[in-house]
Amino acid sequence: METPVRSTTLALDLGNSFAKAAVFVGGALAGPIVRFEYPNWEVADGLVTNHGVENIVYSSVANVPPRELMDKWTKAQRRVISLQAGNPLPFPSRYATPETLGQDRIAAVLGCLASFPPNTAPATTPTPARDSGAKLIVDAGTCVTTDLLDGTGTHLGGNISPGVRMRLRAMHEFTAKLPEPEPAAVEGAVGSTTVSALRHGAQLGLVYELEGLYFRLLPAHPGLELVLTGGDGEWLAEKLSVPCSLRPDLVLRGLLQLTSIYVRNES
Ligand SMILES: Nc1ncnc2c1ncn2[C@@H]1O[C@H](COP(=O)(O)OP(=O)(O)O)[C@@H](O)[C@H]1O
Ligand SMILES: CC(C)(COP(=O)(O)O)[C@@H](O)C(=O)NCCC(=O)O
Ligand SMILES: [K+]
Repeated sequence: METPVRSTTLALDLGNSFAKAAVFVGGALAGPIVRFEYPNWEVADGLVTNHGVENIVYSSVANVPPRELMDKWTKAQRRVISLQAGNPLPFPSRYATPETLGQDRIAAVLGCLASFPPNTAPATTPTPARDSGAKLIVDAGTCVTTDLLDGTGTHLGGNISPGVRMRLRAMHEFTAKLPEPEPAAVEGAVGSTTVSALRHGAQLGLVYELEGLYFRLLPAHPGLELVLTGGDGEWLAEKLSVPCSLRPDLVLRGLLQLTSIYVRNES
């Protein structure tokens, strides 16, 4: 993987519900991950000014930063970097429509490859006894995306599934009588009220879906581990009973990798 550029970079992950922003100095986070709603772009602009940011890199599946803001940054000699549709993916992938793979998913794969470098050394024992080093990225936001990386770092594909709020809202919208509860802590295996039944179905349903996918993939990918990110990553990490690590900065770190690739290609 790339060595992060020795400069100050603002990474912006523009999702369907929220924007997430973080400043990196070299390869290290210079502060917390900041979550903001649209169109509060002044939050991002404030980070750029306060940290003397040199590079701004973003992925977007929703709103791009407004043209005026990008013009302002460019005029102030800041480098603005984004993924361009139609460019080859920056990793090997079997996705048959790479041109429509979400930019957040591309960045998450880059972040995963940087956080868990693939083992390209030849196998010393025959598979499948060996830990394959495979990772299943789970980005639990508006939608839940999964992306499977084998031990060599090849992206094998993944799934798109409704996020927790979308599940709860859909049951409210598509029925006459169901309420729309807020997501909350769920205990036990079955609900005992309408609200807890909805939460169990929506929230634990997602847990079981991910555990089911893990066990479905495990025989072909021994040692598989889930790598969780996104707004619902934290409680999922607590509930899941399969191997997983929580990486809230996965997409942002992937964007930092993209900056390194871009800067290297520029020079
Ligand atoms: N403080 C919070 N405010 C709003 N949503 C939150 C918060 N913490 C967790 N969530 C959950 O995070 C989800 C959004 O996650 P996020 O990764 O930001 O989505 P996206 O990338 O699609 O914008 C919401 O659907 C909600 O379930
Ligand atoms: C699936 C998504 C909507 C997820 O976005 P999010 O839930 O993070 O806002 C986004 O990754 C997207 O628009 N993907 C394009 C389709 C694809 O990845 O194949
Ligand atoms: K997502």
